[in-house]
Amino acid sequence: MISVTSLTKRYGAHTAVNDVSFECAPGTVTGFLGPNGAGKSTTMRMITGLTPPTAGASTVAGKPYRQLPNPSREVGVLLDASAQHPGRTGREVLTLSARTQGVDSARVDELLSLVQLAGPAAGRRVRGYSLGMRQRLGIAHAFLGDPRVLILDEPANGLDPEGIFWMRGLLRDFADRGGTVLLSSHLLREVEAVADRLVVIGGGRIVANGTKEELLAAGGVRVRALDPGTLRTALERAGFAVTAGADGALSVQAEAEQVGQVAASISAVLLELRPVDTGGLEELFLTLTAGEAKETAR
Ligand SMILES: Nc1ncnc2c1ncn2[C@@H]1O[C@H](COP(=O)(O)OP(=O)(O)OP(=O)(O)O)[C@@H](O)[C@H]1O
Repeated sequence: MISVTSLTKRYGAHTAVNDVSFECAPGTVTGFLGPNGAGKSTTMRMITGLTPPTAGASTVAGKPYRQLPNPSREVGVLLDASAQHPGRTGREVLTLSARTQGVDSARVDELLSLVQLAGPAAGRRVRGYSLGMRQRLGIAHAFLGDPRVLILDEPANGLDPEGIFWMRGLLRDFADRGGTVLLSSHLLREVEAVADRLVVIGGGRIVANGTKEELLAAGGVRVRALDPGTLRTALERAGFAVTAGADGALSVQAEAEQVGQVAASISAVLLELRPVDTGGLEELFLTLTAGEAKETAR
């Protein structure tokens, strides 16, 4: 379980993270999405105790990260794949961490195989690794202590399509066995296929939080009626927000069933009733985060 409550980080006059709250439950993968500079890394650094928050708090497995007795046994973290010592081999990086964490060194080879770095790759120095190989090593490092929670910042960076597919399977399996995953990305496509929930951040603020279906449903429904004026009045009387389009269609913040019931109660003839066409999640994501970026640029 990860719990984030009103986390805020200011650097001088600049607010990098602004009153951010969300939860990640065991058994789920949460995609933490936002464009460059949105505040994803800063939020993850605060959760993992690397950056002190200006305000707010967070807990992992019920405790602030810094109060966990042996954090790497509870939480696997990958924040910056380039941070590994360039002069050490992949095997040395994992072996040294295994010793520090009190993990059986047999697990090192197990993990090198898991991330497909076994064989000659394990004996090469990290400075000669591609970004994708560094990410794989970083993922192995995060798994080393057999944690129940994973916090991964842009782990797909540098991975090829096959690598991204592999990583999705790994994280899905981890969550299906009861693990909690928080996974950041600036690309919706990278996380959409594996995430159960999406937390979207733009300009340091949460702009959407929910399942993919909930996010799409937030767009409301589009309804066309033979007599749009009468239907609009009835919908507004029922307490729904209605916007009229140029083509006579109404956009309503409601479920299709609720609109259908209001229409039936006044015997309205409907010509069309469907979810607002948001152009899918990609467009919704761009719209949500673009609005916030503009606000912060002002
Ligand atoms: N140490 C720092 N000092 C000053 N400003 C910072 C610092 N760290 C981050 N920022 C600013 O905070 C904002 C959020 O940065 P952050 O790295 O958290 O974004 P991000 O969503 O992870 O973006 P990216 O995908 O580009 O890594 C940016 O405007 C960044 O310039």
